[in-house]
Amino acid sequence: MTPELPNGPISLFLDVDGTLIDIAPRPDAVVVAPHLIETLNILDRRLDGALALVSGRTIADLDHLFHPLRLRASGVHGAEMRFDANHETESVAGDAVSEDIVARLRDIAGSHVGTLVENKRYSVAIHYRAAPAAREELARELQLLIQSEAGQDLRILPGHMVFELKRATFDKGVAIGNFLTRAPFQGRRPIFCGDDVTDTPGFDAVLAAGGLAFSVGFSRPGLSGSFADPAAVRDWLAHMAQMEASGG
Ligand SMILES: O=P(O)(O)OC[C@H]1O[C@H](O[C@H]2O[C@H](CO)[C@@H](O)[C@H](O)[C@H]2O)[C@H](O)[C@@H](O)[C@@H]1O
Repeated sequence: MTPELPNGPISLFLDVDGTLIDIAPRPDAVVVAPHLIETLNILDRRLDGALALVSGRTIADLDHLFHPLRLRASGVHGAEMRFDANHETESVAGDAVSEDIVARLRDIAGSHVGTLVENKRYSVAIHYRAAPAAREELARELQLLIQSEAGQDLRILPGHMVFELKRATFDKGVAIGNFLTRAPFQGRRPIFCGDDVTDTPGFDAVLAAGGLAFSVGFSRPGLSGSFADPAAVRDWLAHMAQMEASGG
């Protein structure tokens, strides 16, 4: 699918894993092609900066992956915000997940060979891509963990072969809503592309703002359309950037 762009000014919100880049066996095994970085750089300039990465990764991780490009971004499912690429990352999430919870999650991971813990301060993830059979048991153990720490008000956020523990006060929809009230996003029609259940609040936010929501790898009634895979998203973005480069 190659979506037609609406008339008038737009803004772009882009999920990262499974949308811009292909899923890899481990979080640190992803590949970001140089031409994707160049495409995003061109589009960021074309949109006067109204382009943001909206990811479950930390913004520091995004900067590392997309180096030398530094974009407006939201990280850790909305817990981190960077409203200007030249500014520092702000936390909007309150307290970090406690060290005790992280330690208990590491204990759980220790009893499931192949699982991997990723501590992102405002969320802690347990990846089971290399241990898919552990899914149900992990879900049960995580449920017991958050019930035993009810005061921390944590939720389980499922993603692609991963469970994350985070608070309910932030998500990608809140993050996009925060961007939309500020320059250079304000007054532009937002477009969000995402591939995961964790992107649902983002889809809802742009649709509520009169924008367009595109899924990747699946289709769902109510969304504006879908891309087959991240390569199709990259081709679409490259096409837009090419139009700019040729003055189209
Ligand atoms: O919101 P996103 O930008 O899509 O980030 C979601 C999570 O992405 C990463 O994990 C996922 O991608 C890994 C690399 O392809 C894969 O190995 C893993 O199974 C996926 O869950 C990242 O590690 C997480 O922190 C993000 O929340």
